[in-house]
Amino acid sequence: MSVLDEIIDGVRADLAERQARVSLDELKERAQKARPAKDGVAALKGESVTVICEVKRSSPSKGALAAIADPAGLAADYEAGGAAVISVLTEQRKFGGSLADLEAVRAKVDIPVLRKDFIVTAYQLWEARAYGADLALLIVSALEQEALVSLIERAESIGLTPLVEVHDEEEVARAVDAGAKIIGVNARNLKTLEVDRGNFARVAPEIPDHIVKIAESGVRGPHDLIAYANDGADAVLVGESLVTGKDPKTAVSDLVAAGSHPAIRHGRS
Ligand SMILES: O=P(O)(O)OC[C@@H](O)[C@@H](O)c1c[nH]c2ccccc12
Repeated sequence: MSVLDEIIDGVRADLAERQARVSLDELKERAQKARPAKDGVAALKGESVTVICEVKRSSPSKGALAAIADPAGLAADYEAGGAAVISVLTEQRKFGGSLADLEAVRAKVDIPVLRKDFIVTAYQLWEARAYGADLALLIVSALEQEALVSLIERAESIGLTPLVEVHDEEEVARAVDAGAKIIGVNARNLKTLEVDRGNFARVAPEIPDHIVKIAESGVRGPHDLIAYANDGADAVLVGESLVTGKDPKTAVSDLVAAGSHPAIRHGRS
């Protein structure tokens, strides 16, 4: 069994418990009361390379990264540093996240918030909206094509912007066919957890121009952002280096400054 399969087994078990506690109707009611979702595409695509900053306590590859007693405070630092979007890991077993983290972050910041989880059913999309997310991650390698298509449609119909994650060229084709408007290329292979920063440069040319391109994982600082930008990234998604560093606000503003440098701005729409 791959790491991804193992994670998804746990996600399904936790999901079954929540589904037994909270009915879909209840969730929908709550989602309808949530403030309308913000436009994820508009937040990410601009003249500069934008930065998505992640709230992540632990990961299957590294174990514990940071305790993050105050996820909303961390998100506020990210926002003050110039983040375009906040990513909140809500998976509990391997990443130490929760829907409570999502809710707390949502209440604190004004920029769009991404629910980062292993979404396999529409119930989780309603949860995302009910707890205030504006975007939701859909991982191509975790979904059959039919499920991917229907989750993208469902996400959009309830106002969520789907961020569709791929790892290779074949998955790009599936994401494009399914109607993705934002594609994230993960440098980390979720089946083996290996990180290859060269993956984006190989895979991104397969993504049509009108789709927002995000380079995910492995960004240690401005140098890696610039490399991804030169390979065509519209945005980068950064977790570990921010949660393990001493000064997340300054780290984000250094990334944002690199992303708006005129040398890499050229040619962007
Ligand atoms: O911590 P990093 O290397 O900066 O990576 C962040 C983010 O890309 C990573 O957390 C991630 C990308 N795709 C995912 C899917 C599920 C869980 C986590 C992820």
